[in-house]
Amino acid sequence: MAEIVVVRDQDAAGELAAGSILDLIAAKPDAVLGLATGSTPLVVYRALERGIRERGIDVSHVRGYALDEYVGLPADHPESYRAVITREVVEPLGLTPSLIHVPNGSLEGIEHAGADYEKAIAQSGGVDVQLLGIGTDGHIGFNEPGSSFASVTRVKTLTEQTRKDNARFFASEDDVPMHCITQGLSTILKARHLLLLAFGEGKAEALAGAVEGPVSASNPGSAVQLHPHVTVLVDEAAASRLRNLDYYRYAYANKPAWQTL
Ligand SMILES: O=P(O)(O)OC[C@H]1O[C@](O)(CO)[C@@H](O)[C@@H]1O
Repeated sequence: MAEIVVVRDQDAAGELAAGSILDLIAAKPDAVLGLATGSTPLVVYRALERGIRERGIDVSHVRGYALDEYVGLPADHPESYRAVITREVVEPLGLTPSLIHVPNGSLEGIEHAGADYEKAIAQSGGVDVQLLGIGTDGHIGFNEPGSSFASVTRVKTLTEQTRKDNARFFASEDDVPMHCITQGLSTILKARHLLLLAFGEGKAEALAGAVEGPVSASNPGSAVQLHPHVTVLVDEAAASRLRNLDYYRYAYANKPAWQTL
């Protein structure tokens, strides 16, 4: 089931996503979260922070696996995804640092870092809910166009578009690493629930391609069409190119009361 929910604004998306994640943690205290970086999921982390406090939920047993990491950035670089996950997720939410994993992007051991990560995810019993953003070029995780639907965690080369998009986090575009290590599309599709978020006009085309376009490796986000349980949370601007938008609104407005996200 893919459910597309058009929300008022980013905060509303954050609240909906966090509510679903907190219900999961309340039922399964050692739930496995799939964590995303970039700007998009930040509203979810802020809403989780508030929800944990308000509902008094114990998150000390929650486990987590990040989607991706830059290759070759020192782990203590402020823009390494290890640093971002620590700063934006682990510390504010009060998660247990040793239970939160990020692919190892250091050059030493990079040949087996992907296989090690896959093994760790499998041994945890798999990801319960995977947060996803989408790149303007259609990437999920850092699976750039052309990524195999059978791909697992491995090293990829970032597109020029992604390096341009992410230059805002660095001093210049040249400082954005050329390579990354990312969960593959097959890894992502194994998560039990996908929560894909997209905001703003700049994401409208990528989102429409992912949700309604042909399923193609040229458009990695379209892999979500192969998953049985996907929730897409979008604002009006990101939803603006969806052809079946009226139906999505109608279906959400008439959603059976017993059905959760
Ligand atoms: O959310 P942004 O910063 O627009 O980036 C798009 C997506 O690309 C990634 O950063 C790749 O890791 C996603 O996690 C992210 O949500």
